Amino acid sequence: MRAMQNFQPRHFAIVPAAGNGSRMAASRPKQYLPLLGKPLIFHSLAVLCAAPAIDKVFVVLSVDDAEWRRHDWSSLGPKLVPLFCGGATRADSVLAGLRAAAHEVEPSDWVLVHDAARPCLAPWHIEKLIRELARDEVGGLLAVPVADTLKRAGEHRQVLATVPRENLWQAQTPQMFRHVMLRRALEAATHVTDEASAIEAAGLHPRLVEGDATNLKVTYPLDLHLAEWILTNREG
Ligand SMILES: Nc1ccn([C@@H]2O[C@H](COP(=O)(O)OP(=O)(O)OP(=O)(O)O)[C@@H](O)[C@H]2O)c(=O)n1
Ligand SMILES: C[C@](O)(CO)[C@H](O)COP(=O)(O)O
Repeated sequence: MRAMQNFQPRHFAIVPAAGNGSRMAASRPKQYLPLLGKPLIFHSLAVLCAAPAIDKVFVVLSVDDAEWRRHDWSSLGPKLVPLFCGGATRADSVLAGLRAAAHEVEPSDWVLVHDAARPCLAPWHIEKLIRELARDEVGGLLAVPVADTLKRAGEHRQVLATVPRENLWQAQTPQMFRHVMLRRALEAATHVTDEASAIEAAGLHPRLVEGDATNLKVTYPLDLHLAEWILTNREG
């Protein structure tokens, strides 16, 4: 427990990295695929560990992860904490990470959950998220407004309807919530694919913080090439 005079909420990162990347169909989980000479996960871990606002970075690995130890993470410094406690789903992994980190994190501290599969996270994404949510009672997430015309498909891939895109956003990560609020929401939630959905299911309204398309999730093989291009051509 911290002394009352220091009672400013801190920021921690939780990086779920216990998936097996089935849609990538590669020979190993996508978080370990090579990207510019490093494991894919290295890139976002480096940005999170270098962020002055973030105290620690908890990486949630699968219980039987054999690959983490084969790489050298020492350049990322002492903020990095691997936790071998991943679960069957992304939500299970995040919840396991929140529980494992609970001895270091105060209930009102902020937790930024970031997919290991989003290697193009930039310092300005983190800074904007933290700045815009600093006084928010609920928290929120990076997201981008939907740019394309949207179609709802039927069973045989025929268009059933054009869905109005006004007010539709694509969720990204990091998603930032208070530790206690997120833990309770995930404990109560079923079948959620992101933290914000769990918070919504609790009746709350996370704030959308506009990010950009460079913070893509590597899901299919083409995404790996896009990520490489983004990291190679990024300025600053
Ligand atoms: N049981 C799981 C499943 C997913 N993740 C993590 O959640 C993030 C986003 O999930 P996704 O892109 O769906 O990754 P995978 O589950 O690995 O991929 P796929 O769905 O194609 O199998 C990834 O960083 C992944 O490692 C996790 O920690 N634990
Ligand atoms: C959290 C997330 O990245 C938001 O876009 C996404 O929901 C997780 O990926 P998944 O493929 O749905 O597991």
